[in-house]
Amino acid sequence: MRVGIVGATGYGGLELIRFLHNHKAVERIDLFTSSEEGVTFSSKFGHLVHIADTPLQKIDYEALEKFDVVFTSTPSGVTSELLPPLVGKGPKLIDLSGDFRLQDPASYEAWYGKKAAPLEIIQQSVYGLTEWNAENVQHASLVANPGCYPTAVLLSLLPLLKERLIDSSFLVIDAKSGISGAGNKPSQTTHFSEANESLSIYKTNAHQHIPEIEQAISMFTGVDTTITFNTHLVPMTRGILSTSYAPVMPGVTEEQLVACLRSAYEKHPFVRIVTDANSLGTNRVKGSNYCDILVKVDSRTNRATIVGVIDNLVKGAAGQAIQNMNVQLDLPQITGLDVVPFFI
Ligand SMILES: NC(=O)C1=CN([C@@H]2O[C@H](COP(=O)(O)OP(=O)(O)OC[C@H]3O[C@@H](n4cnc5c(N)ncnc54)[C@H](OP(=O)(O)O)[C@@H]3O)[C@@H](O)[C@H]2O)C=CC1
Ligand SMILES: CC(=O)N[C@@H](CCC(=O)OP(=O)(O)O)C(=O)O
Repeated sequence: MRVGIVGATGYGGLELIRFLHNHKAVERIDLFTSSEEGVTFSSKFGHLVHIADTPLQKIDYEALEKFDVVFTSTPSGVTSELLPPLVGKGPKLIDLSGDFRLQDPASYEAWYGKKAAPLEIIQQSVYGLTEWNAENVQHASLVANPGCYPTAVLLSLLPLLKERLIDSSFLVIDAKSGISGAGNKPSQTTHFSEANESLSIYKTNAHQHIPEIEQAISMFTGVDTTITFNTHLVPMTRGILSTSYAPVMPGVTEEQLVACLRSAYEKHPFVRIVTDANSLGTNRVKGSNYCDILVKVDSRTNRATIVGVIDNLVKGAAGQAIQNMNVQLDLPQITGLDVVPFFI
């Protein structure tokens, strides 16, 4: 099978290469660029000299049409224009950006501040939160891979909301990310000397993942709600940890919440329910496609603390994208993704 990667030089693209290289169904990977046509990939990324000694190619519709699968890992606002002519043309399209996640174009334009993709193409896209939408992903010609924060938040909350075990009307989500979440383009806030030894909040009450999380809660649980969601930058490279707080429904115990999560993810190899907080942390999932989840009830306040942990570049991006490709190809979801976390 031939795979094309647009945005191969970015962090998401590099992680796609790392996993697809070991994928048994992938025979060849072609790498595309908008800015460095002809440059030998390994001259930029020496650690891949043995596998990617090929020139970067110009993005070209006719070339992309011939692939079995095309991954796009580009900034928002790129694929809303690039992909529409390719939808339904042959390759399975898996987009890592936010361009096709929101079903309402006006919402995309409000939160991303960019022009939305055409409505008829948005309507054909399938939201690729694999554990919750595999049946639709299987037949999708365009998969909108979820955002990194929504992956951690949704996987940890959806089972509890679906079973009405927590109160959806008061959801407060406090999330933290490593700096690779911001991509490879340097900026003032991600500059080492400003981010190191500091913890900061950003996009306060205005993060573009708020409508994505609300939309998915409604889609998968039937609950319409608004959330308080805030994001923080942590001076580390990889990882997301989201901590959500919600009142527990009357009479519901911590054991019931744990049992609900275990039952929801019994058959899902990448979700692990953890009961000891000491076993939880971004280093426990680093480099892997796992999402670890912990739930505890504070009996004084009768509120639940629900934690989701992922590697933003793997389960939050490239890993989940390949998991979706596996579903589309009818392969076991772990194909090419069966790796142990780095830990240290
Ligand atoms: N980093 C993360 O943790 C996550 C990122 N995402 C999303 O995935 C996408 C990629 O993220 P990430 O890899 O971190 O971003 P990067 O900034 O690291 O990489 C983006 C790549 O896109 C390419 N690109 C830039 N402009 C254009 C353009 N106009 N047309 C085509 N290609 C372009 C660039 O390569 P070149 O110049 O060679 O074309 C660049 O290497 C983003 O939409 C991001 O929001 C989603 C989940 C998690
Ligand atoms: C640390 C950091 O800056 N993270 C990014 C993650 C963005 C992302 O992946 O968002 P879309 O795919 O929705 O564009 C952010 O918070 O905006």
